[in-house]
Amino acid sequence: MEIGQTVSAPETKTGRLIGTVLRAQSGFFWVLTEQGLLECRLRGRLKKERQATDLVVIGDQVEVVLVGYGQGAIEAVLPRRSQLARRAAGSRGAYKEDVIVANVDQVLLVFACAKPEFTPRMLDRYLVICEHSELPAIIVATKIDLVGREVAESLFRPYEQIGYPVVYTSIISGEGIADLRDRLIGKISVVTGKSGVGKSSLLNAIQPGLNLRTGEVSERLTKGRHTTTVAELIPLTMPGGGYVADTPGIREIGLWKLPARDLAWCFREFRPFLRDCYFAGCTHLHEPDCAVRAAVERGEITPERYDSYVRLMNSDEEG
Ligand SMILES: Nc1nc2c(ncn2[C@@H]2O[C@H](COP(=O)(O)OP(=O)(O)OP(=O)(O)O)[C@@H](O)[C@H]2O)c(=O)[nH]1
Ligand SMILES: [Zn+2]
Repeated sequence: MEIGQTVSAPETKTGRLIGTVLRAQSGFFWVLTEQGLLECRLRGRLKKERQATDLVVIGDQVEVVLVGYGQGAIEAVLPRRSQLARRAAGSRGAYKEDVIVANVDQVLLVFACAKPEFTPRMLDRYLVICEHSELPAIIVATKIDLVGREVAESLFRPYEQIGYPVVYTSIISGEGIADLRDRLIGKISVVTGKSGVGKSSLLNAIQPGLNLRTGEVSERLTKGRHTTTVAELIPLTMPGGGYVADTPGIREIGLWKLPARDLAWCFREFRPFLRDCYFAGCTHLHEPDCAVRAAVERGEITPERYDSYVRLMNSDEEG
């Protein structure tokens, strides 16, 4: 059923509907159900039961009861399959999790081959966030027309070799667009990448009019104020559907400091070696008989990836 279509009053007797939360703002939720898009509020009981920070977020599957024309009340939230969360400083120095999107199926990490220059360090940071959140990552290499396929592949081959899917795209030649479109079908995808890499161009090529306005919105709102970016799921109109999350995505998550054991695990090609270090608590920085460093020496882990690990271990970044 089309979005925006509302429900007629007699159907309010049919009971509960299951829907997907597309937008959450100031206590109102837009829920897409098989009976159309409903504007919903939360039942008071639900507010008491759940933590304030992640009461209901975009991507959540919810049970809704119709309460009027195009209006509903959220009665329950179904268990989440996955989530993308930001770790924020909570009370008494503890961390609390701020869920940004629920039921994320995959994260598209968009990087240009050139203009702006490819930054593997940043890709590695994003991959750590995906691994830590246990979300599948798809690397999207854009603007391959600027450097040619061969150079593009040489930039991203190390990532393919450690098992990440890479989609090579150009909106000029049209390469990779159909492949990417297929990968979005029926899924909730978070799209992230720094300004200018070609996210909007790409999404527009996939579905005309599909645009992430996050950059524009936050820019407009941040002038002298606090950002109140509205996160939103944008439905795909192609057969099979799917959603693209229009959120600050993982750009704003930053990277909290992870203990060595967790960080090393987030570098997926390190995993086969992690039990073979001499010291159980090896940080893989300077201990003798370190299996990770031995793997770097043998060329089984690239020096660049290892360097990213070292930088993240040594960074003081918190929260
Ligand atoms: N040559 C070439 N240029 C591209 C390609 N894709 C995007 N561009 C150009 O790159 C510039 C930035 O593209 P956008 O789609 O606006 O990038 P964005 O990632 O959405 O940027 P923000 O909205 O700032 O986050 C534009 O001038 C595009 O025309 C491509 O495949 N090849
Ligand atoms: Zn080690």
